[in-house]
This record gives sequence, structure tokens and C-alpha cells, in this order.
Amino acid sequence: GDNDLPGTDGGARPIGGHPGDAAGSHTANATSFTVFVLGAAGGPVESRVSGYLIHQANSSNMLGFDCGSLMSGLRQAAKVVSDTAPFNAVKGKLSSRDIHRNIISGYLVSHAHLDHMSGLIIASADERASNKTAGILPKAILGLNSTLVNIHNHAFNNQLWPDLALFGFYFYQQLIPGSVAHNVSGVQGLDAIAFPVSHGSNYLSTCFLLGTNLSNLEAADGSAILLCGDLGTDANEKSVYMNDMWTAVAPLVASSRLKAIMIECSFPTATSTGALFGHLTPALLFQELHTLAKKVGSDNALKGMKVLIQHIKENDVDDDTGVSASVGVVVQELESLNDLGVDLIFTHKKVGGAISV
Ligand SMILES: Nc1ncnc2c1ncn2[C@@H]1O[C@@H]2COP(=O)(O)O[C@H]2[C@H]1O
Repeated sequence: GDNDLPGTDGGARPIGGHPGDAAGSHTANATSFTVFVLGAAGGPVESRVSGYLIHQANSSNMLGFDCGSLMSGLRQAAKVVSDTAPFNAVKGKLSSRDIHRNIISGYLVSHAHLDHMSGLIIASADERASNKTAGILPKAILGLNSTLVNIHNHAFNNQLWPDLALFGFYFYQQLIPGSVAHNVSGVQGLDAIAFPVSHGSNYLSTCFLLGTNLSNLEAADGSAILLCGDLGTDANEKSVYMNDMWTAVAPLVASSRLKAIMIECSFPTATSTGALFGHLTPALLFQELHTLAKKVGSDNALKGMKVLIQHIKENDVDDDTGVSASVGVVVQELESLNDLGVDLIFTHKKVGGAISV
């Protein structure tokens, strides 16, 4: 199932490279990555906004991705993390504080909107300044230059919040589009590539390709996951960013190296273009997935691909039942538009849990 815990075989396993797979089929393999869901909505409830931890199988660290929600979700997810290899080697349950301080080694931030980093900022005071003798390293905050400048100027600026980066808690690691960053956040062998995308007029967001052997996207080996921040289509945003990204990742789909795409779908299809503010609807998302499939070369190219849907707006949640009619519309539309046979996984149903890919 899509929320099975990894590591049930308990042992080390090779990452990537499944030569037995038929091209274009994305069948279940050993876990390459686990996504812990701390929050998954596009607002408005502060404890449910986007927040994820990404774990590469067997690594002793994790990376935050867009920690709008952090500690609220981590309290719920601590047990699931504790049961995941290699963290299950420690007896007993890890606390959310242990995980925050000692297991998260860095943060990928797609853009500096509050709902993508407020949790990181608020929890930062409980992290520690680096201290070589105590073995405490500063943690990387990774993103495009524009994102890092916004965090530095508008969040960790001694006004909105103490400048904990300056005080040794963090360092800013700029990701340059088109270059591969290696050993991301101290995780040996983990590479990252940042793809800029447009999120409303004159504003950049980022998709992060995370995985092994990303210096050679044409190679047969090395699993990867694509983590997309908020984004609008090229047609709506008058850009070419999404097209360029699909061109770059298409070879990874053809070789079955790409294990999952996490992507937003904020509003129902009926939303007018002027009210999208740089976001996707189900129709626009499937238009994009069709573009990717075409680049890979067949209508079947994405069959079985795990597509993790995130950032649905939960604006009309009923306080008593927790039901949101508009979320229901987005889910139903995605399911009925799914002529590509992708494996749709709804992250908002997994808050406090894990998704293995
Ligand atoms: N021009 C605007 N008018 C009204 N709401 C907006 C405008 N621009 C952005 N927003 C809202 O502000 C939100 C900021 O986070 P999101 O990008 O998730 O979604 C955005 C919209 O819901």
C-alpha cells in the first residue's frame, strides 16, 4: 500500500537500478524514499499547511521540504519515524524534539511564502548553534537565490524573528539551476537539482529533483523523486519553466529512475485563470502530465507513476465534520481525469503518516 512503512526487510538494499523493470512501468520496488507528511494543505489552517520530511532509504538523516507545518505534524509522525529503519535501531519512541534537532539535517525551501516556511522559523529557536566540540553542525537551508534572500531579509532578520542563521544555527546554500548539488545536507551520495518555476507574476518557486547519480540523467541507475513547490503552467505564467523541467526529467521516467512526483493541485478546475495566483487545477495538472508523457514517448509512459497530490486549498472545511466540499471536487476531478494510469496519492489524507516510494 502507499502508506506502508519502509524497512520491513531490515537490511541494506541497493538504491536505484531495477534492470528487470519493463520500460515505462513503475511497479513496486524496494523503498527508495519515504515522505513523512506533516501538513499538506494550501491553507488556511496553520497546522495543516505544507510540510514534509524526505528520507532516502537507510540514511541516518532527513531533509525538510517546505516546512510550513513542522512540529505540529512531527508530534503526530514521531511514532512512524521511530518505526522506520534505521531510526528503529534506537529503542523506544523518538520525540519530535529528537527528530527536529538530531535527524533533520537540512531544509529545502521552494519559496519563502509563509505557508512553506513558518514552521521552520517558529521551531528554529529550539535548534542549536553549531558547536564543533559538541558535534553540532549548522544546518543547510537550500533554495534558489531569490528564496534565500527573502528568508534572510524578511524572516531571519532580527525583526520578524532573530537571525538564527547569523548565530550559527543555519547556513544558506544556494542551488543554481542547471547544476547538481552533491551530498545534500550531509547525506552521502544524495544529489539535488533545482528547477525554477513560476508562481504568480514575477515570483519564482522551485521544484527539487532529489536522488542519486543526478549528474547523469541518461544513466540507468539511481533513484529520484521530484518535489514541486507551488507553480503555475507556462501558458498562464507566460514562462517556459515547466516545459524545461519536463524535458530534463523525461529520461528518468523512461528509465524508471523517477519514483514519484509530488505536485500541487490547489483549486478545482472551474477556478478562473485570474483567481489561480500561480497554481494548478486538476485539468491543468493532467495537461502537464500529458506533456511529460509525450516527452517520454508514449501514452503509457506514466502508468503506475506515483503522483503525490499536495497543497489543495481547504478553505471551506466544516468545523464539525472536517469535510471540505472543494477538496472533494479536486479529488474527484483528478480521479476522473486520470487517463494516464498514474497512482494518485493524496497527501492530505496522510498527515502524521508516511508514503513510501
Ligand atoms: N492578488 C491576490 N488577491 C487575493 N488573494 C491572493 C492574491 N494573490 C495571492 N492570493 C492568495 O494568497 C495566497 C498565498 O499563498 P498561496 O500562493 O498558496 O495562495 C495565495 C492566494 O490564495
